Amino acid sequence: MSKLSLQQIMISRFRTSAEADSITVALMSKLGLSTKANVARLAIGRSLALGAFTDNGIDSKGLEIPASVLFTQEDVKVWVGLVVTHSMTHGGDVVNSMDTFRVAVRKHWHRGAQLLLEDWDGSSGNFEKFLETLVIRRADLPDVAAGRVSKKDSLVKVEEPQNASAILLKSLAEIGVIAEIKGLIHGPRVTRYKVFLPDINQLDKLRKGLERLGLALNLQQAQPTLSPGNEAKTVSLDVPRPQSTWTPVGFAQFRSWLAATPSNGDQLIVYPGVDVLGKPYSFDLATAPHLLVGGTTGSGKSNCLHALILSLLSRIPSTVLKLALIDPKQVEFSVYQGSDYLYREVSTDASSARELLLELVAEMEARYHKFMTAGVSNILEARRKQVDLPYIVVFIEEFADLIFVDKGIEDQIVRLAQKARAAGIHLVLATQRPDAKTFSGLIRSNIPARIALTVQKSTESKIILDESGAETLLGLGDMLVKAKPGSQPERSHGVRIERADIEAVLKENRQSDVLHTISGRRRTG
Ligand SMILES: Nc1ncnc2c1ncn2[C@@H]1O[C@H](COP(=O)(O)OP(=O)(O)OP(=O)(O)O)[C@@H](O)[C@H]1O
Repeated sequence: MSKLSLQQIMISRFRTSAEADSITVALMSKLGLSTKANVARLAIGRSLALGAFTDNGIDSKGLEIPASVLFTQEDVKVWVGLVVTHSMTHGGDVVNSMDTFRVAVRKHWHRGAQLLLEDWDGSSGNFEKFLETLVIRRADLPDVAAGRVSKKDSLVKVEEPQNASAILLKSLAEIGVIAEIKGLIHGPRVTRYKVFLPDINQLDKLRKGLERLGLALNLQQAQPTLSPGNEAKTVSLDVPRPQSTWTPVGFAQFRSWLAATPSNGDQLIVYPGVDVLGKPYSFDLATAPHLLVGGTTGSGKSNCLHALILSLLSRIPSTVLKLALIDPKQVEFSVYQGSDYLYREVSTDASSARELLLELVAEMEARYHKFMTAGVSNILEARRKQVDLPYIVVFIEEFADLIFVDKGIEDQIVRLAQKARAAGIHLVLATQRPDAKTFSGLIRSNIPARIALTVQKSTESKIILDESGAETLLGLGDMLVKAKPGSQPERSHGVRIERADIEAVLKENRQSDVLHTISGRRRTG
């Protein structure tokens, strides 16, 4: 058994089963492809998108083709990576040598060729329809390749749609619910099943049995969740998947949301991430109008605050928006130091935080005075009458720590929370200690919007959201968002923001400011 080496691979030869070999030859002419290698690559790719092999007993009697026509020097690494990852993700035979790699290629080629032939026959020999079938099939499949493989669950299988539905039906039966699965969609972290309940009286049983269903599905701390379906007698059941199958929500998604969301100066639209199906999820902080972000340490609060900040300063110019940043952790907001968006320097201790909050209270009072003079009652009307006032969004990291050190800070936060909305000043408070003491009474009743990241206990979830649920979240930016009081919490998976992403946005801002200044000078000069 030789070691797996790219050089060795490129000088070796590969074959599939006798059956798949003849399918490959047949597909060459059907699909109008000039070599067997072309069909083989398509077949291997088709199989790599699927889960574990169920049929191991295949022969190796197909005719050999040289690796140099199957792979190229440039892409052989990718093929090896995909084959090895597939075996790790789906608990298949370990691929770590030339022999095991050859066997894996043979099996993928064999399975893929059979499926391609089925796809072709199902398309009645029409090439356009065949392509369409491939695209639709891809959309139905779990996004394995995009997920990260963690050691812990690298052996967890991602089930194909039929298997996944069968497993769910079995688990539903275990909790006494008879249902039909009408379809499923894989979101970035959960799979949404369309569940049909022939007897609607079973709904109650399902609702009450969610914890047991989670147990039957081996979801550990996580739990399936239920929401109304869009057809009679159907519900949507969201079942979390293992981390190895997650699709990351990265800065590219943030950029596409940005491109699709035109700016409106009088809205403070923020984008924490995507919904469970992967669509952009955003809300208007101006109408929220103040927000609490709570979650245990490492749940993704700071990352979430950065996503909110970047949403604002990517869309709104610094003449219309100012940020007041308070960061007792000292490291989170330092990246914004020196930005034109800052209302004042970033406050990093209790005494400067208190000063800043006092200044903001004074600013709020001064704004109300200006409103009276201008005959308006809020910032929106004032701005329409050309009263030049920027919105101010105050972000406070670990506000519980600050209140603990200086009780006076709580009073200023309460004053702002009670009155600052109409003045165009909004608060975003973050805490890793959501307890009744620090988020109580007046602060609580005046901060209506809430984001709960993962918490340890359901009591903490109740403090943040007024209901349980956040204790079953998946961590790493998984969140429940209540953008309006009284509304149902909506689940969102946070966009991952790296420091380099923040620096890139700040740099772009500086460049566009320079361009504005230059074009302004040209116009006036
Ligand atoms: N949306 C996300 N997607 C993927 N990973 C994330 C996401 N949000 C956070 N993480 C990961 O979790 C780690 C902790 O995130 P973050 O520092 O934002 O948590 P936190 O709740 O502020 O923690 P602490 O309270 O200890 O400061 C990050 O280093 C990052 O690796």
